[in-house]
Amino acid sequence: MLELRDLSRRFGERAAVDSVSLSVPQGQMVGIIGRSGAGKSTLLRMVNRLTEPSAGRILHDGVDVTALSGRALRDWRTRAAMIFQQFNLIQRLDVLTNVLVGRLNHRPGALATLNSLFLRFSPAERAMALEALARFDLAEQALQRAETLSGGQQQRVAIARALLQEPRLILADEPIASLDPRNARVVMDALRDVNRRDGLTVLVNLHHLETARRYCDRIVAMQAGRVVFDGTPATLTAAEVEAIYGVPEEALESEAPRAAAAGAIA
Ligand SMILES: Nc1ncnc2c1ncn2[C@@H]1O[C@H](COP(=O)(O)OP(=O)(O)OP(=O)(O)O)[C@@H](O)[C@H]1O
Repeated sequence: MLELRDLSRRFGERAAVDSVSLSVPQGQMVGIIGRSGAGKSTLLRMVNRLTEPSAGRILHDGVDVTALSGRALRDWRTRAAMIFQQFNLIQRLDVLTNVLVGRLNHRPGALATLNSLFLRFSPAERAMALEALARFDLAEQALQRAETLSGGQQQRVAIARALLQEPRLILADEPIASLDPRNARVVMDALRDVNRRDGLTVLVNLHHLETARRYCDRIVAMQAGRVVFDGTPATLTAAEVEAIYGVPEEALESEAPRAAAAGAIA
């Protein structure tokens, strides 16, 4: 169980996230929706502690995540794997090595540093990475440079890398915002698959309401940092949608997501 209790983050005078409380049972797929600037990314990044909360608490299976530091915080970040809009692959490295990067946090202290410097991995780790790639139909691309793949393929590599962290949660921040509709579907299918088959909790920020409806067990809508709707897709009525976005649903499709070129850590 992931619990957010009165979680807030201020940037100067502005409350990006304002006293959010949520309980997410293990294995739930939650779509977080809302207009640009509503606080979705800030909320997700706080769960991973990439952004520090200004107030409130995050608990996971009773552990106070907000109090973690050092090795314990690194372990938490391994268990709560992030997926980003821009995939964040190392473009000049091959796909297999990119996936293996997900293992680096599993090594103790000095070994981790040494092995990461030389990117050395055991046969068992390589087998695990190949299996993850095969699962997403990417075995044939294992030895290609990441930069040669399409956006949809790169995002599936990022999901495979996340799986090698052996996480309990996947935090996906606009994972399909840079993809065309077909690739978006393939990536959402992959997220749904790790949610269903591996029992991972998935929190996913989505611009596209229909995608949230189709894939998620639960939809949480944010507005000006606060949760204004929390329920199943079936209970998200037209009136709720209009209140969340300020326009009727039919007008939403023209609200294009941020223009995004597929970039990465080069
Ligand atoms: N590092 C920061 N410094 C200052 N303000 C920030 C920072 N990060 C976010 N904000 C502000 O906090 C608010 C919430 O931003 P956030 O990115 O969480 O929203 P969002 O719902 O994810 O939006 P989008 O869909 O555009 O990504 C916005 O007003 C934003 O400008």
